[in-house]
Amino acid sequence: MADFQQSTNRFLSWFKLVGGEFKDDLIEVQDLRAQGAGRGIVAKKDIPEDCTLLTIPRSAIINIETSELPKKLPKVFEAAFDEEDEDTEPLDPWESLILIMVYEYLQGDASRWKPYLDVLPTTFDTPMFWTESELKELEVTVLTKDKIGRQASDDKLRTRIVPVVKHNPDIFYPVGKNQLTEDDLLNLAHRMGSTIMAYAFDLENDEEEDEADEDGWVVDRDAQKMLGMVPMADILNANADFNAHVNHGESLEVTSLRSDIKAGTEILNYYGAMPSSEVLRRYGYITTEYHRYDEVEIPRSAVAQALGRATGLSPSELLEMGIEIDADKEGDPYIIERDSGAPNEEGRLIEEAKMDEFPELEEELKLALKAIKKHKPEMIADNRKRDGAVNAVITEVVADKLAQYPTSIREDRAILKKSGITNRHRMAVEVRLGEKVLLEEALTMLRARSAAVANEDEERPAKKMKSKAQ
Ligand SMILES: C[S@@+](CC[C@H](N)C(=O)[O-])C[C@H]1O[C@@H](n2cnc3c(N)ncnc32)[C@H](O)[C@@H]1O
Repeated sequence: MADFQQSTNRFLSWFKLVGGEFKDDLIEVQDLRAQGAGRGIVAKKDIPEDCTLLTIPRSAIINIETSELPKKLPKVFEAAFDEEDEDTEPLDPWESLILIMVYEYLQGDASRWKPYLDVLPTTFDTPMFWTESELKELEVTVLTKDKIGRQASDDKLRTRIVPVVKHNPDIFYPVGKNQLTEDDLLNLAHRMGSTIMAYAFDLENDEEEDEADEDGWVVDRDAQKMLGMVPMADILNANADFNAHVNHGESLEVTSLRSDIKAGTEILNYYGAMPSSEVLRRYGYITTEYHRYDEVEIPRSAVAQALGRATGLSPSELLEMGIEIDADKEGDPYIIERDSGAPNEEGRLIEEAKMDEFPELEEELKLALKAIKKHKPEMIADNRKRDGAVNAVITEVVADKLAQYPTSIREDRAILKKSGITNRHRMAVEVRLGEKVLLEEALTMLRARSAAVANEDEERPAKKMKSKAQ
């Protein structure tokens, strides 16, 4: 506890020393570990709207421009920008920053960011670090092993980061410091990669306008965005409903977005509109508010098979009719999601998240049925029949998906009520429960649609008779 507070104090003093502004009268860094949120920034007083709470000079950021490493290993870093050098695959911004963070960490007291590095995490709750049995709880969810990417990340770090450190010991290790084993180095690279994933910012240029380069081409601003670690801005926790914003100007400024931030309220940043599964994958936590953005993936093959069953057509017959739903086996799956709206300018979520359509899936199924009608007009007499078939196919794939999860909604809710459940287990259950709740909402909506069509069918003859009688 004392150590934790001391590290916070050292970090805060260092931050001010390097030119950062921290409005001590309005905010403080608090220990939020009891809520599972590490450090966070909390209002000490009521805060007005549009009030600057923190200012971070760009020189305090860790990135390719401020670290000494790129100057010491220009060849390694220049390749990142020299696309004509065909021998070396350029380091991407991610790899560059991992290498820089490994370097700064290995410098120990000699790094000018030491007090900042001391408050960065050493362990993570992102699924990248989960055991096999913990991962099993995520079965059937969008968080597949491929998506979590432990293997791909191991391969990348082993081939792209570890060799650079091994070949340049004089640069990476201060005099008298023992070199790390290959496994320790890989673990350190993973740790830095995960820190960057959860903490780094995409830095926008501070120039207002795009600038033409010497050939007169306008430089793409997006390409100029650089990844960087921004001390103190990254002590802010975040939620889908947030109350502060980071402005990228000559320096970076954190400002309040609302007029009603009361003393004791946590200052929250915005990491983006993401499903809870993605928040877990990148940041290792979950809040209720992210569930509105939850998503479920339906493989194209499942849709093609359901269409085959609904129409009695074989995969080859469908292909002959030019229907290629599953032609690209690696094709992106269909996404089931709500219409969630965006947070307003105060960071509030005011719109209700509604499940009311499946835009891509419906459109492609309608096109497929149009193609089928061309070849077999008797199968799809009119648009009502076509819409009925679309509804039936979507209902089938959604219900099938729901049946694949090893536990039911009820069982998951019961698990969440148990005491003693680990944080990782709880998060896995929340992710899979969020997906199932979404699928249930989709089924309810599809049933309501079918019922509306059936009602119309029933009313039609009556209406006709009524108009005849008149
Ligand atoms: C940019 S850091 C924020 C500072 C962090 N709490 C710390 O102590 O260093 C992002 C990490 O903070 C945690 N975090 C952010 N927002 C959170 C929230 N609303 N609830 C719980 N943890 C949160 C997660 O561990 C996430 O990976």
